[in-house]
Amino acid sequence: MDGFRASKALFTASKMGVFDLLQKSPGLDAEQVAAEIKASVKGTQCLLEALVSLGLLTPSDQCEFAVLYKNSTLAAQFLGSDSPFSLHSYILHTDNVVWPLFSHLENAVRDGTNQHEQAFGKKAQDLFQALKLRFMNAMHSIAKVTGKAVATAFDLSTYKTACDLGGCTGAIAHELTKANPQMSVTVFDLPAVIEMRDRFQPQHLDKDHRVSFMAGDFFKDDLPKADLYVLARILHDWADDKVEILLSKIAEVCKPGCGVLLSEIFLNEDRTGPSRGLLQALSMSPGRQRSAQEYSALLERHGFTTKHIKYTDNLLDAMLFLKV
Ligand SMILES: C[S@@+](CC[C@H](N)C(=O)[O-])C[C@H]1O[C@@H](n2cnc3c(N)ncnc32)[C@H](O)[C@@H]1O
Repeated sequence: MDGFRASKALFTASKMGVFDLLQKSPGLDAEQVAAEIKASVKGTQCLLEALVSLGLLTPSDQCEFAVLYKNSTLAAQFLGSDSPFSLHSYILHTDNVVWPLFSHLENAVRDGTNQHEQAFGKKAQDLFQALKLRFMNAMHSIAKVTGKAVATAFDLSTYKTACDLGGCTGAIAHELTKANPQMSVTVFDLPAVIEMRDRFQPQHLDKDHRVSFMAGDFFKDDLPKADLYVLARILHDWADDKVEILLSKIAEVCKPGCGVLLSEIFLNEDRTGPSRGLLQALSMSPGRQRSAQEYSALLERHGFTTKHIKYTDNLLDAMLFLKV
């Protein structure tokens, strides 16, 4: 029961700028924090104490009159908007979009469909259009946290060209080029996403321009030629007929020896976990969550063999397939 209170306390502190404030000015007391975030002292005090109990703030009692607060190591790494692996944008997305959807969970379970229209008065696709930049920021923050684990899960040194299908801001593409000096990556995504890409490009990381972008629809348009196709957080979102279309298109352009790098949360084969995959399924997208064996069966129907599986211990796992 406390899980939802803990989540909301974290979202609220992020939204009100508590972690950013304590990153900039560590060692403030509740009154000082309250003044900076423009909130009541009582409310701020309760929030700060709850965050300490969650391991997100560290109290220091060096001052004899009041407790002084600073970010814990965990918060410093993940919760400031400028933290190295900032999840700030993902937290805002979860609070603004996922939370309202989950407040309609009973209907979602009854109907087996997502509840975007009930929660926002808009279809999922229209909501994505309206919140495009926020959605991209959310995807980018997760991809930054997990991208290195995905890009380095396997030896990809034989692949010179890759195409990241639905590669969004290019965060995983940059990790792939960092880990593979021989590789160039084309990020293929919808025009509305590609036109916003400049906001996310780390210029210092791509001096030799090995990451490029192409706008298109992976269900309708020709796919760019590549030795390796990346599908990260794509297949779980789509109904089976769409997954079949996409995999057929990839199989068509892949020559023998070409690879597919798939990255998703892999369910245990007996579907008992991990809970982050099973809870994500409750969003009721048209797709579904699968185990590694289920992904193998899916790709094998399209002429791929399973080369490696890696449970990364990060947010996303990875599999490498080869076209035979
Ligand atoms: C869940 S996000 C995953 C982003 C990225 N692969 C990652 O793991 O960080 C799904 C991506 O697929 C893109 N997408 C959805 N439909 C698409 C289509 N028909 N053609 C190309 N890209 C599409 C979305 O714009 C979005 O960037």
